[in-house]
Amino acid sequence: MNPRELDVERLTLRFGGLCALDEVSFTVRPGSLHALIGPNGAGKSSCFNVISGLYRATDGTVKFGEHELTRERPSHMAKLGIGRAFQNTALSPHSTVLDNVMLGRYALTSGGFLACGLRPPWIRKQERRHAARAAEICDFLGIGDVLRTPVGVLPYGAVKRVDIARALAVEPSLLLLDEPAAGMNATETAELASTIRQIRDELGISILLVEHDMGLVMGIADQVTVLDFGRVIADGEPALVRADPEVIRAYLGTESTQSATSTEAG
Ligand SMILES: Nc1ncnc2c1ncn2[C@@H]1O[C@H](COP(=O)(O)OP(=O)(O)OP(=O)(O)O)[C@@H](O)[C@H]1O
Repeated sequence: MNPRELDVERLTLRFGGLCALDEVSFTVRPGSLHALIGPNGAGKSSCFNVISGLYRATDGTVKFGEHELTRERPSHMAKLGIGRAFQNTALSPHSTVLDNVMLGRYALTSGGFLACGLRPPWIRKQERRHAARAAEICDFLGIGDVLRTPVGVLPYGAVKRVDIARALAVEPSLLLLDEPAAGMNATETAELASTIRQIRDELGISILLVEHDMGLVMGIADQVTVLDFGRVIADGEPALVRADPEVIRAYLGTESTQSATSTEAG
């Protein structure tokens, strides 16, 4: 799929009297790793949820190439080349890693309900092809040795990778990652940072990363947009954003202040 730009323009989202997003604009360039950060309640998840079709924008647009995403159903995202991994993974704990990742392949499956039920030879051949590709993606993410293991018994870091594998299984040109490092220890976070880099560099996939961990973001992002109280307060390369007085002020008094100014991941 051809790489496309993701253009967020004057995105506004209100919950009653609360303005969660106030004319937010930024662009994710094809093949880049773009981070969206900000203190608690800044509007990061709201923005992620509007882009991925879970929330309806009050105003503004989100364009992916020529497609206007604010009018698309969430189920169409995969067909447009957008893969999403969520903060609280929606994986089935009793199913195997492979079966969970195969869920991502269904968006690419041809054949109607009847054909799938009867499973003629061409459907079985297609399933084998999809399973082989799903296994390849798991190998890439370092979970190829647990394909037949139920997700529920895996360590947390591996579960997150299964969710990313499921998102990559739709063969996206844009990957949306919502706080992938949440709940991870330092080692898992460093390993995740290197995996996210590989997804950009080796697969050429654009990534929009919503993340709390400033160290992770500053170490790997090409471009960073900072939200505070639903507004963009900075947008640029990590080094510039980190030195921005308004960004430092926004993080003052939060636990991330120290990492905002000193830590680098990977
Ligand atoms: N479904 C909702 N209904 C009402 N208010 C909401 C809803 N979702 C978010 N908000 C409010 O919108 C604002 C932005 O919240 P959001 O979760 O997007 O911030 P965030 O930057 O992701 O925060 P955190 O880092 O704590 O996850 C907050 O004031 C929050 O309380």
